[in-house]
Amino acid sequence: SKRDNLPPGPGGNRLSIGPYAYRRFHEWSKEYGPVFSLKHGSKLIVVIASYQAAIDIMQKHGSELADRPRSVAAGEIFSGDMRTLLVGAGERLKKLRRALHSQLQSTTAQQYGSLQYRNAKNYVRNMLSDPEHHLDHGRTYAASVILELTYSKTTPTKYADKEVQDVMKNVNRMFAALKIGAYIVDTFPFLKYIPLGGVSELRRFHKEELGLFKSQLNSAREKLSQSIAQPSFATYLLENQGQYDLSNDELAYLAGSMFGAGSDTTASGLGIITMAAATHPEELKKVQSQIDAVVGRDRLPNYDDEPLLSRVTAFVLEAHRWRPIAPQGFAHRAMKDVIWKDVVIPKGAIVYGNHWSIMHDPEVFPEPDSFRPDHWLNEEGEVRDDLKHFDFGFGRRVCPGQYVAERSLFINTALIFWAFNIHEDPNSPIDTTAFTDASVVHPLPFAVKIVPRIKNLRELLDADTD
Ligand code: HEM
Repeated sequence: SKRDNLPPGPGGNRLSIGPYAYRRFHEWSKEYGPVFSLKHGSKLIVVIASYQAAIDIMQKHGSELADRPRSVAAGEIFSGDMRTLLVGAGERLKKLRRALHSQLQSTTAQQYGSLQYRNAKNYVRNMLSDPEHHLDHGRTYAASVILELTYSKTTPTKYADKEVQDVMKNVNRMFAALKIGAYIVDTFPFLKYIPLGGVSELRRFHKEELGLFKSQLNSAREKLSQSIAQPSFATYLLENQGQYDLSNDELAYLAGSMFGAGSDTTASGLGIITMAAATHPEELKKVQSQIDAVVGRDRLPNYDDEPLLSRVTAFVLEAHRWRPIAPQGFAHRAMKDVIWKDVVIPKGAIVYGNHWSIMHDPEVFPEPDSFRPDHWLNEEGEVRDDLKHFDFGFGRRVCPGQYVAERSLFINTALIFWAFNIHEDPNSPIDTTAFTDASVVHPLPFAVKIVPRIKNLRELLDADTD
């Protein structure tokens, strides 16, 4: 019977998993194995915690796991059930993902190359003039790229800008609402129809966020009507609204929520790369030797160099294996019973692919706590295509922005490693385990020394017209 064959687990009713759930899950996986379960209130959570189990379950059963658990507070009320990340499996999800895919898939992603490159050069300039605030510069890069890609905003963006802060306020509210136990309406969904207390607050937040997304979209719409709009995700959606059968509100949300999904994640990824470089000087040197051999020091690296800069790609992959950006992964929901070996993941279970455990699996990544970009290279020194990286999630819900994100991470890493040596400051050693506790984690502020290694760096940056 299903009940007899549930994955093993710690027992009891685990109403709270405590802080840093992905670390707790990792500890439990050592005790209960790569697929374990726990009771959480009236729900069952199943955690997938090894590389092979991730392939067997999260990938091979991707269509049965395409759903999300019901999220009344953050998904249905706060996001009006329109935020792709939280929408359950069904027709709406299909059309939202179809529209996202059309503009973000691997070949289309290349069209953003020049805007990513231009902004990556600004990242280098900011690191040069103000190395102390290196994490903020990553945030500025990520915010600028998303706003330009989504709304063709070309005026300089700073993370402190009101528009960015307004969007972030709502993103933070949404993630706070998603936290287990944040709103009682998640336990008693019928309260959704009684606009008191938390529910009326959530409705107010939704109105505010929708208003913000609509005003961002209106400026793109105005530019389009005056024929001065640069192509962007928003203008594409406005011109093809009928084809994707999107209501006005769905369209505003689809464009608006790109920022929450794509900006914070990319900024975190850049911060982790700086942390990994500063704490692994010998690995940084290996990448720089390859960059020197392929690019030299008289011109900037660019996307055309990518096939020969396998060590840049391997460094990025390893940085986010070592310190995943979304270490717990996002919750999926089983739409059918899924059988794995002798256990059943029953229909309705909440399923987490715990990115941290999957990418610290010693069977696949020996000595998983050490930082070894060579995991990702074959004997010819090329990037391995037989090894999967799971920080972008799984199956039908895999991150649709993955190609854009990978191109951002590649070009910034290539430019920064070409331009600078990055050292740990002996007076303030870096704690490589100090991260925020959230769905998307960020390194806590840390000091680094960023020293130019190219003589005429500023001139080369200014002379480069790509
Ligand atoms: C390094 C950067 C990024 C990381 C690590 C990341 C990671 C993720 C993860 C783990 C998921 C959930 C996958 C799952 O449920 O299994 C996701 C979903 C999503 N991501 Fe990303 N992401 C990144 C950048 C981006 C960018 C740049 C965009 C947009 C341009 C984007 C758009 C989205 C959207 C719309 C979803 C929701 C998809 C769904 O639920 O069906 N992401 N991302």
